[in-house]
Amino acid sequence: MSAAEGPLVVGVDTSTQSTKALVVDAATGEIVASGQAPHAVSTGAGRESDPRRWWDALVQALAQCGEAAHEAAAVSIGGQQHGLVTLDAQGDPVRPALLWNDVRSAPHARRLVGELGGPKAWAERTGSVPGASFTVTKWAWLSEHEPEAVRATQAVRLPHDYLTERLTGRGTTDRGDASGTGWWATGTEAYDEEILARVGLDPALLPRVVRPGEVAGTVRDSHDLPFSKGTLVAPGTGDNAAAALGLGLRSGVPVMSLGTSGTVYAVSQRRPADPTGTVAGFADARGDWLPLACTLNCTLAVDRVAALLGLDREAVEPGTGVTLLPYLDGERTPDLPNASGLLHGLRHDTTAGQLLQSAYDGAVHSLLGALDRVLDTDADASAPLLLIGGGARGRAWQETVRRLSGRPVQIPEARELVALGAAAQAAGLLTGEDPAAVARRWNTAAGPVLEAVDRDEATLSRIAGVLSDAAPLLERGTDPR
Ligand SMILES: Nc1ncnc2c1ncn2[C@@H]1O[C@H](COP(=O)(O)OP(=O)(O)O)[C@@H](O)[C@H]1O
Ligand SMILES: O=C(CO)[C@@H](O)[C@H](O)COP(=O)(O)O
Repeated sequence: MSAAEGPLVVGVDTSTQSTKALVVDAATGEIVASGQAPHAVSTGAGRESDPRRWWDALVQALAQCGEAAHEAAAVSIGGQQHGLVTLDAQGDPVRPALLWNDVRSAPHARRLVGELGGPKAWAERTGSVPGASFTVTKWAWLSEHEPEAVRATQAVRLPHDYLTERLTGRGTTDRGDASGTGWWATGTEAYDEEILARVGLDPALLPRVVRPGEVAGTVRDSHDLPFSKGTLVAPGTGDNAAAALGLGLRSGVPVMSLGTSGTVYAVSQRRPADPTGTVAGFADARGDWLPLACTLNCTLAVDRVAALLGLDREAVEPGTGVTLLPYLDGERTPDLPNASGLLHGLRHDTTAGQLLQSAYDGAVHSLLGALDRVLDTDADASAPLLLIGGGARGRAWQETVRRLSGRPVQIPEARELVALGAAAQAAGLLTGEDPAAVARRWNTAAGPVLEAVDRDEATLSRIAGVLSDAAPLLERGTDPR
């Protein structure tokens, strides 16, 4: 038996690159055990991943947690948003999942926006103007390119739904992740039947949206997992909504997450509807809203530039006018799905370290450009920016965000905030508490604050200028993707 004060709960983060599991003491927030296992994502034009490997990774991650996982009284799964999981009548994947960073459905996104009233109408209806990341556009792509896969599909799920259903045997999702599909209406908080009819998706194939605080189900048998039959399973949610829970986030406090994706977001009581499409008007996992902007190129793009230069990721030198737009995977913010990376301002005396710094600057510029749109107009402009995700551990990332934002930057010591948020949701199920209040009790956001420095306006406006001048090149793309 563990020496925990309270019941143990398990929180899972099944993200793009790996699945991470934490066993947490619900009374104190102490992490009793943890595990992590990778999964593969295809490279090239599409980004696909086999959902069965996410399950294998979950089993491995939980096995690494040892005995503690056997004592869990409740479990919850947070996962990468938007991915299209198509299942047959047996619950097996019809094909690999199409992930959030697969840009092949960009033409379908444009077509759908035009067909259903334009950007403003979509934003008012679903909270977002769907780009290639949104599930609805992926379903449209699949219908055009693989009609046989669509015909074989008997259930449509998001990544966290898929794993939750394998635990409980019930098809469920939650409002946070449903709001990233493009077929969930934020005004009515229900599936939008007109949008579904437009893309030929039968609503009967979709999971039930469970309410915040509701039990999604119980573990139906122990499978190859450490859980006992009957262990409570919480609704789970998308990874950004889970991290918001994990931080115990209050309205108006900005977060920047630096991982496979880069995101900026805040909790709001107002239902978002940004007609420019920069901000996705997601629901959070509690009953509020989570306006969010997301980039496709963040830590992986900067690490790739460091590798090309043969440098350690921390070997940056102050920049001198070099601009690198690191859009290696196309980009979502700004909306340039066909773009590739672009370098401007190279001179004989430019050093490799300066080039690397310009990649950090380019990645952070995209996120900061969206931050003001994410925050309500009455948000406190001097509130520290909470910096999370794998990149938040890096000194070069921290200093770049500090210099380009002009804000104080707080770096929570807790590392796995998505999994912690899922754990807080599971704990809330046991105690009846609001999961965000659970996380605040656990003090998960605590960490050092870097004081604000003057914002580096010269760098921001140089990058904005190159971006604007290069727009036709970036829109055109370089290769037949
Ligand atoms: N100490 C570090 N300094 C800078 N970057 C880091 C550090 N540790 C991990 N990373 C970056 O974090 C990324 C993974 O972040 P994470 O938030 O775990 O990813 P995901 O978005 O897939 O959940 C890796 O791509 C790596 O580049
Ligand atoms: O698409 C989005 C948000 O809209 C991404 O944030 C995904 O949810 C993937 O997250 P990570 O794997 O980077 O955590």
